[in-house]
Amino acid sequence: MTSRLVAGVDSSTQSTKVVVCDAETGEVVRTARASHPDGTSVHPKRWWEAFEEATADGLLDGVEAISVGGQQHGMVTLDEFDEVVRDALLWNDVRSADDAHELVGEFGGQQAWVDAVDVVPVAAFTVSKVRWLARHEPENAARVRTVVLPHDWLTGQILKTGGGFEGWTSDRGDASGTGYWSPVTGEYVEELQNLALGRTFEVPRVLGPNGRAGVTEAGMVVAAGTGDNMGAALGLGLQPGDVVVSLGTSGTVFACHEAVTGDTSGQIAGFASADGGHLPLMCTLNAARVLTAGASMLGVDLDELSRLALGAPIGAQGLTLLPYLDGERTPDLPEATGTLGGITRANATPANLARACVEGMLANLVAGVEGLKAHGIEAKRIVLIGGASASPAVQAVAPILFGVPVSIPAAGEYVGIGAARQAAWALLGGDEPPQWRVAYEKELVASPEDIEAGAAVYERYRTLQQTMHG
Ligand SMILES: Nc1ncnc2c1ncn2[C@@H]1O[C@H](COP(=O)(O)OP(=O)(O)O)[C@@H](O)[C@H]1O
Ligand SMILES: O=C(CO)[C@@H](O)[C@H](O)COP(=O)(O)O
Repeated sequence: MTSRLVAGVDSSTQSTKVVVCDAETGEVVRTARASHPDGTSVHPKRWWEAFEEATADGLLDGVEAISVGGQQHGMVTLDEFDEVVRDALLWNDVRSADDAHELVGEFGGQQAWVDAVDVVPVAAFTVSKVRWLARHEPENAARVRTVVLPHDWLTGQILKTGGGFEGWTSDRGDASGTGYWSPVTGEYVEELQNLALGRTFEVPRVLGPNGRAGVTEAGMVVAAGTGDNMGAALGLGLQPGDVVVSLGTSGTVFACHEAVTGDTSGQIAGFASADGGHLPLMCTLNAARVLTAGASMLGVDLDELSRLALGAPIGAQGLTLLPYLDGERTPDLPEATGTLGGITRANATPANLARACVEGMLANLVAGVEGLKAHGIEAKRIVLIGGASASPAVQAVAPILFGVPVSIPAAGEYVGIGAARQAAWALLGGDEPPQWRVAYEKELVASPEDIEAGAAVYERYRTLQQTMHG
């Protein structure tokens, strides 16, 4: 019997990846990728070009359904003809930091935001970017009819190109990252849209977890799609007690949860998941690129950085990196820069610097796991994904710093796989997505002594953070 094929797209910060899977089993049949330009603002057509490049040469032949997982929060502004008004501002663009702070105050503070949408906006969120546009580019703002997210725009583009476009759509997961959609009521909060732009604007229709955005003229079902982290959660088939740490351009820490978290500190964003539940999440601006920056400082490649880091002891002989190289989102320090603390003549070695990069990047995310635990979310094991999870040094340090077993799934693009699973759900129907098996490649466990030493590393990181940023 020939298998039915579905495709999942991961349009993330640095690249587009497409996976084609067997709809019943999830077995990956083919994959492709294409790069995005660097920068924190980009014209959406660059994502479309990357999608076309990745799907050239018949990658989608025989595919019956497709779904797009995309980088969260990016503001795509459209005029009355659905033309893009200006380059999209991406999640990692911090120019809207002051706008976020103003919005928090104007709406009555953190508690009021959490009550309305279960997030406290920072620069990353769409709502803050819309306010920035209103303040800084009033002519562009006046032309805006609709605001959509990267995955919404790509989903619409697939349908506009293939025939079958019936209006802009989104899903619960990605909509919850706008800052003007409530995961509690399942509705947009018009008051917050008004507050951001000074008037209301059109927003995509939010589809249910197995909803269809449309069907192309060739008969391909286009599923709702979702945010990239929500896609990964769907691709990994998480169990209670699993906390995901993703090391891509962003560092994220998240878990599936049944209820809203209501975190007024702003550390844990109360996002929705792609399957109808919730996905409390902490996000940092600095993850895989901390290692690239470290490698470039040392004049080595990523493999050598890893080898060097593995040659240094736990704690890098007292060298501590606060890795706020691109500013930081959590904690909310958009203007921050990195700090290398505790440097002495004795510890100033390439190996210690490499180790401090790995430890600093991971310590920043340990804070997220602690934040989830404070909301009653268990962390029995860490599921480590994203580009930098391939680094042997990261794999060695992670169980030491997180202090619980770390599982590495078999090499794969889990955002794309999750999107493909959502496509299969939209194709096959049913109350639940099809059961796909996830193969785990490694279970990494540290000794109690190493975990104790790791806790001391985290404490030193916290002390340096307090010293530098209060
Ligand atoms: N072996 C490795 N060691 C360290 N970093 C790596 C390794 N392989 C890939 N990366 C990094 O992973 C990042 C890409 O990860 P990815 O999860 O695809 O990011 P994104 O989804 O944000 O586009 C790049 O910054 C790349 O340098
Ligand atoms: O803003 C967030 C999460 O809230 C980021 O996680 C983006 O969704 C980008 O993801 P990557 O490109 O790093 O995967």
